[in-house]
Amino acid sequence: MKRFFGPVTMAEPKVSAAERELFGGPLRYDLGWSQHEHAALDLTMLSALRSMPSLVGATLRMAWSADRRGLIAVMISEIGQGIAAAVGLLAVNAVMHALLDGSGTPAERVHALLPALLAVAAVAVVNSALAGWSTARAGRLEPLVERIATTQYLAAAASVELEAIDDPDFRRLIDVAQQGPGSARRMIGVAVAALNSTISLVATAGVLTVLDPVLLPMLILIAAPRGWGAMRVAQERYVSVMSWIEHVRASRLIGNLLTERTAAQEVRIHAVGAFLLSRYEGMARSAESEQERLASSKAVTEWVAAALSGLAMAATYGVMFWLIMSGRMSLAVAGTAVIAVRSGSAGLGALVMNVNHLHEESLYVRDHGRFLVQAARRAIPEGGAPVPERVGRIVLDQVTYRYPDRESPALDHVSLTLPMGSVTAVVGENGSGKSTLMKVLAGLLLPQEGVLRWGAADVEGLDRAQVFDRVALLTQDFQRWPVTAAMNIRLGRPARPASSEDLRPSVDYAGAGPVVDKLPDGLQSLLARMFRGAIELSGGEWQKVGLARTHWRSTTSRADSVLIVDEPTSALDPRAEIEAFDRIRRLAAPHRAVVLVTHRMSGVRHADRIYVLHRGRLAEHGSHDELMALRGRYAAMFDAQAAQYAPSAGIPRPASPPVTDPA
Ligand SMILES: Nc1ncnc2c1ncn2[C@@H]1O[C@H](COP(=O)(O)OP(=O)(O)OP(=O)(O)O)[C@@H](O)[C@H]1O
Repeated sequence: MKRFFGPVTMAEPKVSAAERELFGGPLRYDLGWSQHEHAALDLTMLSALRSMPSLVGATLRMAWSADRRGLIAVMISEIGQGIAAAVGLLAVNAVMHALLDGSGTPAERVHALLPALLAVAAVAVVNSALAGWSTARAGRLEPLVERIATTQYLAAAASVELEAIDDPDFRRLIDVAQQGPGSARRMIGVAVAALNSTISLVATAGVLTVLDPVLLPMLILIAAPRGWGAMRVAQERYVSVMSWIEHVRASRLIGNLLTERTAAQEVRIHAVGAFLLSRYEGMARSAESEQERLASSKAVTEWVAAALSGLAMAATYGVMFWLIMSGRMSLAVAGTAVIAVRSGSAGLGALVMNVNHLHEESLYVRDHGRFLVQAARRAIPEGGAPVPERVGRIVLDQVTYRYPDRESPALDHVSLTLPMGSVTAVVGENGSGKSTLMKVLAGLLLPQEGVLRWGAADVEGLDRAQVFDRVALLTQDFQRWPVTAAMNIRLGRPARPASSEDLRPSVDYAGAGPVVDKLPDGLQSLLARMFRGAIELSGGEWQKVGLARTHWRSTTSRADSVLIVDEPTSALDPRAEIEAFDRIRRLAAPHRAVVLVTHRMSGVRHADRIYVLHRGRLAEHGSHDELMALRGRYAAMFDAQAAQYAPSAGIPRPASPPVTDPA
């Protein structure tokens, strides 16, 4: 009994052998969907009904703003169908009376039957016309709602602070909310179906009550087991999805690794392909066994529901027989009642199913709403004081920044000054906080302690859009946009139109001329391997395009600004690197401060000021000569690199004895 009527519980997620081997256990990372673990247990008719109005309301509001007339048309046609169902039943009742109770010659009876028959036919025609109208308008509404929800989602995701993007909890919410627009779209269809079944049910119930009040509870008795069955199946499916979602994601991840371009070389050389494929198959087999279990469970549940419903139906016919025998119900009314009971029970079953669907979809629409609220809370504020045209310098004063999931700060009370017209270099070992410092300087991360000032103004009070407008950023992993070469450069300042001639100085500046000349359509060539006919550039060639973009951005503004370059030359050959550093230095102008982060010490020696970071703190600062004289960290780093290139160094020798081959 408990198997059918006890609560559907969430089993411990099954972990396949492959999952344990590859991931060290169940994948519990960044799984947005597991947010619903508890919601699954909440999937009861009552809770569904309680939360429904607000969630359906949110979707209908979207539909209202998308296509008011369409929504009204759908409502009218659905209500019309409900009324048509009631009128149809009454017409059927009239037909039954004419057939069974009528007296007179057959010709007279057919004559009496005719108006009712015509009414039944007319109602059927009106009903199908209304259904068609509703389908057409709802079909238009659905993509509109999905588009609005998707646009809301994308706009919100693009407008939040970078800190939110770095926050794993928020990232999870971004993932989950992605399901929202599709669910909102489906919700329109399901809401229309639910409205339809509600109205026709009310109409049928009304007609049944008029025929004989005792038939109404009988109708509920027939439909209840079917409703229970539908709900039970939905619950089981939902709980299964929640239990298995991590497994499914893991196997999808393995599948993707086999097709990804970045993994293609190791997949072949290390024979990772066959290894991962066998794990993928193992995981797929476990998932199939769960599908099989679910299908058998569904079959049994539906069989039990149908049997209970059949019993209730038999009881209803028994009651009707008794009513006819005792003379309390005419044969004509009984005939109509049979039809009404059948359509009513089907309608009630459909309603329960639709409400269930609505509930399932609403879980994802709710996440979408939750994401929009949180994104609005974490959005980069709009407005603020204008950034003065001339600021003279940018100052970082005792700035501390800690990433959301980290204990120790990535930047710890760091102070530095960037005068306009100067070149500042930041060096330090891996993980010392250089990139974080650049993000703070760019206004992407706000200091948690201390201040960042543009001139005399604290950046927190300034219009951030204007701050961003004054920043040019070139990082090692700068965006390789899947568009033409010209657009790749123009996207440095997309609002400004530019012809190929306008972009030529930036191409020449970056030394990208030979790269562009080699392309089949010059600057108009598509740089995206995923499209047919597109070209893929090498890492170093891409860096030249990135440098051209930065030049385009920097030279299209005359206000005081900062140019931030983070490891811009890692993929360049030694000659190109020397030229690139030279070019970057030349970008320092009276209205521009240049900040350079690099591990190549040769690139920093000509900087006006050098800051050395160590574990998030400022360890040393000064000019190259001052820091060399100090004989501290900078001098050690510089000497270590210089020694590698000294003519006497020859080929570097291993510092420790070579590892002996165990074989
Ligand atoms: N998005 C992030 N979320 C959490 N921690 C981060 C994030 N980015 C960086 N960190 C941590 O902050 C510290 C400083 O990292 P940062 O990238 O600023 O160093 P870096 O000096 O630029 O390193 P590298 O020379 O290797 O590029 C590191 O301990 C790193 O693990």
